[in-house]
Amino acid sequence: MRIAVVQLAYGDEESFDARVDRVAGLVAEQSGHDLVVLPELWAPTGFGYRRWADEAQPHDGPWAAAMADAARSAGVTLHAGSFVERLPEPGPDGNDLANTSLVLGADGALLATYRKVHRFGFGSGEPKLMEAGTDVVVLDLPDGAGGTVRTGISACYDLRFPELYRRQLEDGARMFVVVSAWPLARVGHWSLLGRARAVENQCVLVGANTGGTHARTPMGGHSQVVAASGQVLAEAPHPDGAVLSLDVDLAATDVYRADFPVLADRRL
Ligand SMILES: O=C(O)CCC(=O)C(=O)O
Repeated sequence: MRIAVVQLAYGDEESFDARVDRVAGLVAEQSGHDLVVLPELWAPTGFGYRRWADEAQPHDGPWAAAMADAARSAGVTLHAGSFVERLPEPGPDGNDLANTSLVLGADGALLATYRKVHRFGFGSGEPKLMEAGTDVVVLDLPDGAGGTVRTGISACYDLRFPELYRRQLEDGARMFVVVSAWPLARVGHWSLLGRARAVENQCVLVGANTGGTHARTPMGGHSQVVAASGQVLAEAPHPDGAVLSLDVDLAATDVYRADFPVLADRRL
């Protein structure tokens, strides 16, 4: 499966619309891949909390339409990262925003919606402004060889909660896609936890992080693709913009699970 991980670097000077245009162009350049992955909240910014309400959009708004067009024109399955969704009505916490990821097919059709379950901010930012997602999302993505790969979807702070990934595994996941705006200050945790989630669940992990500095917060970069064995197949060596492009041997996951069958020894 040919995968492109777009590590997007941005600052505060670029407008929302300019960034959407830039990213649509970057997706178009990834034609020929089976899956293209963008980071978390790349248009409204991961840490620019004050912008979120103004830049929120409905589930089927212009951001979603631009990403569907980008997937269709590149002919790729696109995990479009996430955006600030304006919910039709406030949820149980009284908020009407969510951190929402969309996965789009190569024909632009919506394949999956994931609302971030674990909100980051310790009382400010996401938990103050957003509703928490409640659904574990696992879906079959085309593998580029006529088959599919069962894939679990998550975002950033979720990576600290291994039980989410175990649930995805129990739902048949062989691959995890994690989109992030993870800061440079703790980027070591991002690398370590991504590898741990891959190893403990014997799944490929595709992690797209953010680069650059916005809202006075340097982002960590170091996007990575990790094999089910824990081998790092590709890693952006810095927090700048980068595209990781690689072929991932999905059959290697089955071989590894058969050769080293630890998952069979779980005691539930
Ligand atoms: O857990 C962390 O250290 C960072 C998480 C984060 O930045 C996020 O979820 O947006």
